[in-house]
Amino acid sequence: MAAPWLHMRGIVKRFPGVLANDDAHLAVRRGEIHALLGENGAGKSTLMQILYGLYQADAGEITLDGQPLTVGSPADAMAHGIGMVHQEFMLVRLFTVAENVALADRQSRTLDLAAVAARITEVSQQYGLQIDPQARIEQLPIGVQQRVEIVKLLCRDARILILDEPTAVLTAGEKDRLFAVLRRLASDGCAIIIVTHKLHEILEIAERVTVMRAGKTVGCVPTAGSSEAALARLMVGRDVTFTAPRPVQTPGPVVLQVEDLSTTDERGQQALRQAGFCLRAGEILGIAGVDGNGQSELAEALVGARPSSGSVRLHGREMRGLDTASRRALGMAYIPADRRRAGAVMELSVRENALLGMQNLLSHLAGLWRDEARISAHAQRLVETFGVRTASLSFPAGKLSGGNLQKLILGRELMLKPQLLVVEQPTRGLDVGAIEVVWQALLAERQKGTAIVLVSAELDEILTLSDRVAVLYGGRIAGLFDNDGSAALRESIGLCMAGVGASASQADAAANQAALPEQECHAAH
Ligand SMILES: Nc1ncnc2c1ncn2[C@@H]1O[C@H](COP(=O)(O)OP(=O)(O)OP(=O)(O)O)[C@@H](O)[C@H]1O
Repeated sequence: MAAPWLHMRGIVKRFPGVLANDDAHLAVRRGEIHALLGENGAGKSTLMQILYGLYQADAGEITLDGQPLTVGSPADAMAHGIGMVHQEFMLVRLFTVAENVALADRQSRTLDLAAVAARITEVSQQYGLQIDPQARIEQLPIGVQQRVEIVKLLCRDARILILDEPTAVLTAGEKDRLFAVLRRLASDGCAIIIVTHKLHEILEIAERVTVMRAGKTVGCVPTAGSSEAALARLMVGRDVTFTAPRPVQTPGPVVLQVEDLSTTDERGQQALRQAGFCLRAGEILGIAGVDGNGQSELAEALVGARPSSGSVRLHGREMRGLDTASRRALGMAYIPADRRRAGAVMELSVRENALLGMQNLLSHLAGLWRDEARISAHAQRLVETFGVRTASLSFPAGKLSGGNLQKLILGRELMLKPQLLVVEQPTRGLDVGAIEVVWQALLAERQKGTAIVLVSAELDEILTLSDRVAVLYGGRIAGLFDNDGSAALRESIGLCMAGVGASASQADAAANQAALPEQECHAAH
């Protein structure tokens, strides 16, 4: 058996009140794709940030090729060929690819953009990355921006690449292209460490997987012969079902009526075109589509976070002209995709974040926010019900692990007892155990009669939870389907997402069909 190329042993890292790494180990071979798996808050990011020099370990050692390695900073890590692609890309959007690569290499102190461009072309041809050095970042799709991040590292001779949740925002096609690149890098002798919660992707791409639980490494196993169930068990210490039964129930009265809803994106381009649908109490409408087809814009227009034209009625009441706070006070709740920027205030504590947005509410929660003891009890109940792992209620939200922050926001919005919940990517970045909890929570909301608009890039999630599915393509509702759970349905949705068979007139017809019969909508006024 080959000796590890990179070896992290007995790593301990303590933050105030949190033991994030507690005797963590990781051994990676040359030419290997190695996955790092663990529950939300298990300590994966911390371990990777230690390897990349962003944090210093309190104890333990790192060796490279058998030699002790001290990584005091990311520059140190890069000097030893260790690079990291973060979940949020670190690119200047107004700069070209070449300018971004040059900017990353501040050590060189020269600005020969022609030489940088030539190097990008060389590296991208070598690994099949297909990047135009002169392209401006803001014009590139997410999948290509990610390739730029990889090229940035390769141009600086990185040989060990850490990728944090690299497929979270990619389409299926982009994911396949990324995996092809990773395989080429590995066969060229690079080592890839991929941090992900997606078990099927681990089985597809990685040779071995190291599993962490509560800061400790609990195992390192080959993926050959393993299964999603086995990995999940190793990770959470119990069996995970991977599904959530959706009980049959008759939807109640119309809660939401949307007509002719249109809006533009940040660049002023039309992003949502004349969307129309109705939604009843106790019904989940899944919004499917390849990322960037108007899903986020639809969610934001519904909750008043984006200017729009057309009509949104909640229980027959027109929402036009009302801001998000007013809509929340009338029974809407919203879980945005971007948790760190739009979903919570990073500098505030878990306790304060548990109350965010409630200042204006006149409901049963009125007065709560002036009563310290009740605030704490409310926050404590949220943390316990939704399994938010936090050192304390006064812990800053910005220091929670990604998954725990998501659980905090989800719990906060559900505890509002909304009549309409608009939720985007509810399980992005969550471990399989947490996904189960979130799915059950959303189905319990449905059972209570909440109407839910569910935007998700995961078709499995949409098909598990939704009663009906609307597919957005080019900003239009290109199809609306009843979820009968059939394989044929999955195929039809897939085709619709790819724009197959969705002409503008068909899309209009689908949008009309998406609305309930006239009299039912009007009856709800
Ligand atoms: N800068 C920090 N200060 C205090 N605590 C921190 C800090 N960074 C991380 N932690 C804590 O360390 C623990 C491990 O977090 P980490 O982000 O490493 O987990 P993770 O396995 O990457 O989780 P996820 O899958 O949710 O991203 C968590 O309890 C987290 O709140």
